[in-house]
Amino acid sequence: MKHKIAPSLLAADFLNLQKEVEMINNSEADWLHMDIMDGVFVPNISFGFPVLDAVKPILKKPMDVHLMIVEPQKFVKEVAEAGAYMMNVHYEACTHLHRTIGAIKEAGMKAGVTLNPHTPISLLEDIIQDLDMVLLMSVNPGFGGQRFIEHSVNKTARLKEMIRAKGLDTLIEVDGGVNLETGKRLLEAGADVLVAGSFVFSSPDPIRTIKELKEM
Ligand SMILES: O=C(CO)[C@H](O)[C@H](O)COP(=O)(O)O
Repeated sequence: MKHKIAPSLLAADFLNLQKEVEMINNSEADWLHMDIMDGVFVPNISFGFPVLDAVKPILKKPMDVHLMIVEPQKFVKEVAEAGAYMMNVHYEACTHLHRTIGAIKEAGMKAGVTLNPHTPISLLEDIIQDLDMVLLMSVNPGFGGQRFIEHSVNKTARLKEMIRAKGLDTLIEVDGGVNLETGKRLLEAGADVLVAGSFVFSSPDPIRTIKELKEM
């Protein structure tokens, strides 16, 4: 399967959100990644459901929503109503992860679990069979434009091996510090979806940058 590229709206120009979403529509991006932060689970606040609702009618690509919030199970309905294709919750934020995954699927969405850089993949041993995707954070979540954590390449390869050994087809998405150099190594390690924020939106020609990420 050809890898997917999911530009992260966190790095977009919020004063020109419509223009940025139209750029995504006209690009080779596969998904639009949307980061919701609460200032509690992560030390930053981004945007909330009203922004997802505003983007929904103009976006022509699947919405990949990453909740960096405590108690994400409280917001399954809101994320589904915003039209999300994929809802990612943090392993570290869910006491009853199995129940939350069930609720996400019942609401008609694909279910993803996100791991912080320090969280071992071995903790997924008894839940991975229920997941559509695992999102590995390759920076500490909360901010765009951070330095890529090298260990993420090895972590991606080990997760790929776990998925293969179990005969599953779970996707691996990696998010944080992705550019052409780190992205290439992540793809070689087995990543299926790459999230890129500042590398796309700070580039002089985002459509071309997305194309370059697709053609890696
Ligand atoms: O989840 C995120 C931050 O928590 C962002 O999606 C991620 O950091 C992407 O930004 P960049 O590509 O600039 O590193």
